[in-house]
Order: sequence, then structure tokens, then C-alpha cells
Amino acid sequence: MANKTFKLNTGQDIPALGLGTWQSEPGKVREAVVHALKAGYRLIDCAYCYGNEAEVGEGLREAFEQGIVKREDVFVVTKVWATYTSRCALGLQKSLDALGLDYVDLFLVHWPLLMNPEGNDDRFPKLPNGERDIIRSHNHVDTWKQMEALVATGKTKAIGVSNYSKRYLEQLLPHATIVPAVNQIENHPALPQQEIVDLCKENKIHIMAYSPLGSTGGPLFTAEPVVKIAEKHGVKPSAVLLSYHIPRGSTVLAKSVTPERIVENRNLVDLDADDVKLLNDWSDQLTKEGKLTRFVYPPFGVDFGFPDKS
Ligand SMILES: NC(=O)C1=CN([C@@H]2O[C@H](COP(=O)(O)OP(=O)(O)OC[C@H]3O[C@@H](n4cnc5c(N)ncnc54)[C@H](OP(=O)(O)O)[C@@H]3O)[C@@H](O)[C@H]2O)C=CC1
Ligand SMILES: O=C[C@H](O)[C@@H](O)[C@@H](O)[C@H](O)C(=O)O
Repeated sequence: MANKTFKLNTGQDIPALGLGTWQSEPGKVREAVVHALKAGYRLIDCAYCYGNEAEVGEGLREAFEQGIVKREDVFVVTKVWATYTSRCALGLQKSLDALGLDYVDLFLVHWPLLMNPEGNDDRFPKLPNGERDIIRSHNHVDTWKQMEALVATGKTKAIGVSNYSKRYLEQLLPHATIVPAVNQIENHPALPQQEIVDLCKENKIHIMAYSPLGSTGGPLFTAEPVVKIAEKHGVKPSAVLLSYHIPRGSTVLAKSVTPERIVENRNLVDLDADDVKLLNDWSDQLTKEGKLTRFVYPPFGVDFGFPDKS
């Protein structure tokens, strides 16, 4: 099942499982990438903001040189960081240079906002009071227009968004000449974001689920329904959390720099209708109790339109 692919609205095949690289430490991520490609992963999720694209690129190069995989067989994703959303072409070029590639398969708007491109830091400019230096007059639709222009350059095969709520998508879609191929969002049974998933499905926008384990340390491993289903199938809770996305028709990104876990995370299981119901019931219960959990919400001080955060 880990070799499954989905079709994007561009006609490209996108793997159902990818390796995440956020917080993958220097000194570890090159080997993690090589190991993942050897283990059969065919999607690597990167971002300029992660500060490790040069080392991810070394891993890719090593895998190409060793004949583990060819460039055209790996789906490489990267994202324009918030200080470059008024300079998307430059943002893409910087990622390509760091990765050592001449194109990526998918380029995403990492977050729908602009941070001061002339601020006091390349990635995290701050105001004297310590808050992030955000250009609040910027319209995220303008960023999308720049993204659209990048497709013709051949430097990215597809474009998409990330961290787009229903409200933001509804603002964007009437102006989009190219419908985003993907919306990459936090997604797991404790944050199903069904309203976004449904809207994306209606518009043929593929979901890439991030932080499927609850991000750092995998806080969702101990959730009761997850443990119950894992015991039933004789697998680890991580396998249940990753497999949850396959019947939803979504790609799932699992980050690890630990060789055994990278391999282990390829062992997806076929969840049956009872398992899916148990997880969905848990999501419904969390929704009713107001206990949904968003693990990734950086301190931008911007209302992105997520119902659990506005
Ligand atoms: N677009 C966006 O804004 C965002 C995108 N992402 C993308 O999604 C990816 C995945 O999300 P992320 O937030 O990193 O978190 P994940 O939900 O993938 O969890 C990663 C954590 O789980 C641990 N882990 C991984 N596999 C196992 C396992 N089998 N058993 C036990 N522990 C395990 C990892 O440890 P270790 O590495 O030490 O093994 C790490 O601490 C990111 O890396 C990034 O590529 C993530 C957040 C936001
Ligand atoms: O992709 C992962 C996340 O979005 C990450 O890029 C942000 O959380 C960033 O560290 C920030 O603090 O704004």
C-alpha cells in the first residue's frame, strides 16, 4: 500500500506516502533521505524555511549517483517561505539552488501571508517588540498570481498551497487561472479539518496531510482508539495514524530521521470500515467537546480562518 499513488489535477501521479523533513537536523537529514529512497519512498517534502534543503539535496544526489533512484522517479516538493511570497520566483530559485535541482515536482505557498522581505532576518524578521514582522496589506491572491507564472518556466511541474482554510480557499479560487494541485494541511483524527478536505475534493485539490503523528514526539500514539486499532491489526499506533489518510484519498507525510522508523512507517495497513468509523467517531466526539488539537500554529498573529483558531 505504501507504493500507492494518487492523481493530481495536473495529471501527475503523487505518492500516497512521503518523507517529511521539517526539524530534520543537519547531520542526519542527508542519511534519512538516502535511507528513505532505498526503503522505497518516492516523495520528499522540503521547504526553504526548514533551513536544510542543501543537505536534503546532498541526499538526493547521493541516491541518484548510487543508482537507487532516478530524478524523474522522485516527487520533490518545496515551499515558498513567507518572506518570499512577494518574490516567488526568487524563493523557488533559492530552493532549487540549495537542493541542487533544476526543477521541483510541486511548489507550494507555505503560509498565506507576507513577512517583511526587508526585515531584520531572512526567514523570521521581527519587530522591536518581538512580534513577527508581517506586511498586513499583502493579499495572498497576489502571491498565487506569481505562482501561476512559475509553471511556464518549467522550474516546477505543479503549484499548490499549504495551510489554506476554507475561507482562504474561497477567496482564492474565483481568481485562480490554475487551480492549486494540492493543499497541504495539518490532518489527523484529532484535527480532521473535514470542511477543508471536502471543499478541496469538490475542486480537485489533493490533500497532503502533515503532522499525522501529532508532530514532534508523536503525541497521538497513546490515543485510545488508535491503540485499540493498532492492537487489533498487530501493528504500532504510528501505522494506524499514517494509514488513516489512504481511504481519505490523501497523501501523508511522515517525518523521521531514525532509520528503523523510516522503514517502519512504510508498513501501512488496510483499515476496515469499523476502524474508520472508530476514528471518525473519535473526531466527532473531540469536535463536540471542543477538544480538537492543532499541533502546528506558528505565532504569526494572523487569523487564517481555521474554525478551531479564529
Ligand atoms: N506545510 C506545513 O506548514 C507543514 C508541513 N509539515 C510537513 O509534514 C511533515 C510531517 O510532519 P511533522 O510535524 O514533522 O510530524 P510527524 O507527525 O511526522 O511526527 C514526527 C515525529 O514523530 C517521530 N516518529 C516518526 N515516526 C515514528 C515512529 N514510527 N515511531 C515513533 N516515533 C516516530 C519523529 O521522530 P524522529 O525523527 O526522531 O524519528 C518526530 O518526532 C514535516 O516533516 C513536513 O515535511 C509539517 C508541519 C507543517
Ligand atoms: O512546515 C512546518 C511549519 O509550518 C513551520 O515551517 C513553521 O511552523 C515555522 O517553523 C514557523 O515557526 O513559522
